[in-house]
Amino acid sequence: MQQYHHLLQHILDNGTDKSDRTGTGTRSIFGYQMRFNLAEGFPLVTTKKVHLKSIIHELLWFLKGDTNIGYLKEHQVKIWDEWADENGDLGPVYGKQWRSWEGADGQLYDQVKDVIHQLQHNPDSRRIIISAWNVADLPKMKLMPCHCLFQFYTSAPDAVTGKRKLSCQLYQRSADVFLGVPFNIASYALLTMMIAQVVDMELGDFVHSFGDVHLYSNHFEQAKLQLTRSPFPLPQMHINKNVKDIFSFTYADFELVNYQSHEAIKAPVAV
Ligand SMILES: Nc1nc(=O)c2c([nH]1)NC[C@@H]1CN(c3ccc(C(=O)N[C@@H](CCC(=O)O)C(=O)O)cc3)CN21
Ligand SMILES: O=c1ccn([C@H]2C[C@H](O)[C@@H](COP(=O)(O)O)O2)c(=O)[nH]1
Repeated sequence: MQQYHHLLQHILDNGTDKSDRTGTGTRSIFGYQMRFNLAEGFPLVTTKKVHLKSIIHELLWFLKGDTNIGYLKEHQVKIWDEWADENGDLGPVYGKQWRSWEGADGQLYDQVKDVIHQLQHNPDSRRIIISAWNVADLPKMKLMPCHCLFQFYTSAPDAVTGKRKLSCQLYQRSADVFLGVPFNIASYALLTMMIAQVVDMELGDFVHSFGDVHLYSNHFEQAKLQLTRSPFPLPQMHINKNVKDIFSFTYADFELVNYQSHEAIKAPVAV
């Protein structure tokens, strides 16, 4: 995960200190890109312990189309607590837009289902995109989408196996590099692996593109500590091979093996 360390160091060295919505203050840059070859291992940060359980449950929760934190709470996942209202609702955030984007005529669009269908029937398409940035719904969301648009790409079929490689690129308009980004990398890497299994493709790259990528001022010391640590080899993610429907995965279908990491580093989340 040298790519992640380079990003932390690049922001510390070249970022501009500026104010932000939360009043915390950040050091930020605009525009950056990282690439992870998913065949080389699962891109989970190793220089601090990352809580993968929260990441998997959050992803399954998006895929269910859920926007209430009830499911997360049942599984002791607290990462969305600060933004929910008294009923646990977040408004029409990711899950709603991914699974039931509502058109002006009231028609609902299941973008995840459509992407799987396109990958199966038109894998060379340059239109295989999921967007969470629903302009009409933004005012109703408790937090506007940060990871707002992602696109899939498939290589030409391999001459021997006949299989394509699946890649995914995410555009993240705003990124909390210390707390959010390790979660976002792992989440999209996992989603790409799940979709590759469902459409019977090999693993390509996860490309992570950023708009405003920032280090909160109360994370500087944690980031510097993390940069003193050396990364371990990447772990592997084993996924239950029998699952062939993107909506049928459960927590028990994932097993992370050989995850060697340094100890966790605590940091306050900016609300
Ligand atoms: N400022 C901010 N940063 C984010 O990364 C973020 C938001 N807000 N709002 C919405 C979601 C929630 N996400 C979060 C929120 C908290 C953690 C967090 O506190 N992580 C801790 C422990 C997590 C755990 O134990 O599950 C960490 O050390 O990674 C991570 C991602 C990502 N998003
Ligand atoms: O998945 C996520 C969700 C949120 N973030 C961060 C990025 C920003 O620090 C805040 C959102 O604040 P805005 O003012 O709406 O940009 O949350 C993240 O990194 N990853």
